[in-house]
Amino acid sequence: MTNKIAVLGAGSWGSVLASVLVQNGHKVCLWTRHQEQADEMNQHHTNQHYLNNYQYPSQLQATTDLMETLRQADVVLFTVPTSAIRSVAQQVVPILQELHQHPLIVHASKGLEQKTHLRISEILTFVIPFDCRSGIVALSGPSHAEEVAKKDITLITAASTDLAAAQQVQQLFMNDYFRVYTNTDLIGVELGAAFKNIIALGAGALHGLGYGDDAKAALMTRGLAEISRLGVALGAQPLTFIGLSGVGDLIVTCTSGYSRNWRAGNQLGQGKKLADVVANMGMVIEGVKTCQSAYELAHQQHIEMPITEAIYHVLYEHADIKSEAVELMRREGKSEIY
Ligand SMILES: NC(=O)C1=CN([C@@H]2O[C@H](COP(=O)(O)OP(=O)(O)OC[C@H]3O[C@@H](n4cnc5c(N)ncnc54)[C@H](OP(=O)(O)O)[C@@H]3O)[C@@H](O)[C@H]2O)C=CC1
Ligand SMILES: O=C(CO)COP(=O)(O)O
Repeated sequence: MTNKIAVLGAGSWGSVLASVLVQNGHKVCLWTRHQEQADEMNQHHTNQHYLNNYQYPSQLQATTDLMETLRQADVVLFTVPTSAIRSVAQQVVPILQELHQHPLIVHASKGLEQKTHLRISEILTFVIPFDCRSGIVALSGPSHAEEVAKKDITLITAASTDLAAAQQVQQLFMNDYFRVYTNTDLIGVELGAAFKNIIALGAGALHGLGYGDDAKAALMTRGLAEISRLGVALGAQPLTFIGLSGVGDLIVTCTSGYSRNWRAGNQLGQGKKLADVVANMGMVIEGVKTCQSAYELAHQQHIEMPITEAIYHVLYEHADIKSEAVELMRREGKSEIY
């Protein structure tokens, strides 16, 4: 069955997910806030700032007109950074009300709202009234836009408290190179996706400092332990953290040169300043803001998160990155499982 899908956010992930949906036979409209970017996509089928040398399917149409994007959409897919989810949802609501539509709402972003610490599905639930939507689904897992664009094999998860909604999203995206599982632990999937970016910053930093594979494996393992601890305290199912949106996404983000979080950490480890790293990336580095949210949540929940704390000190308190790594090693001896 062909659906009309509105994709909101024409960065690397939004434009590539839009391509997958076009390749699956759906009618897709990609929303951007730049006319030049829409023209580039419509005339040349490229999006050079976000994905060099990739040719998008010619059927993929982009526009700056949000009402046209949303008109007759069965599904609305949010792919803007976490910090923009609320404002974009607020722009969507009056249009859905005017059009009398209540599409399925999906998001593929990874983070927590700053200050409120809300998960993305929670923001969408609060901002989009019940009569303007059907289910809310998070699409998440180990997936770099650069590899999905090449039709490399990718497995991810569609998570919702409403299994039928998750299954609908599974059917929309599934094909020979993009396999989608369902999960009803929405909290665990969204928290795993958000928190792994913090650990990826740390993995990149270790690399930048010159540490080897043992150190990186240690960081990923103990990183997974602490993000699962916080996730479970916030209502996640422990098993979700050993799934695609947990350890799966942690592995890919902590080991891939495509990861913006890993690359940012690497540059910090090499001695670059955070402001310069952020300014030069030209794409979102979600882990920087998520680290602050996780740090605050860990304190509220009395959860020990030494790696997150160390990264927070580096990002927000100008701590010396090498000294923070040494301090982690000097912590008192512990039992591995507690
Ligand atoms: N890239 C990837 O491989 C993956 C990314 N993700 C997640 O997807 C989300 C988006 O990431 P990604 O596409 O990589 O990010 P990018 O930085 O590549 O692109 C972000 C896009 O969102 C747009 N945007 C930002 N703020 C607003 C706003 N206020 N209103 C409208 N549009 C806005 C940007 O527009 P503009 O050009 O105008 O700034 C840009 O088109 C993140 O949460 C990320 O963690 C998840 C899996 C894979
Ligand atoms: O979430 C991602 C891969 O699953 C993308 O990670 P980065 O945002 O670090 O590039």
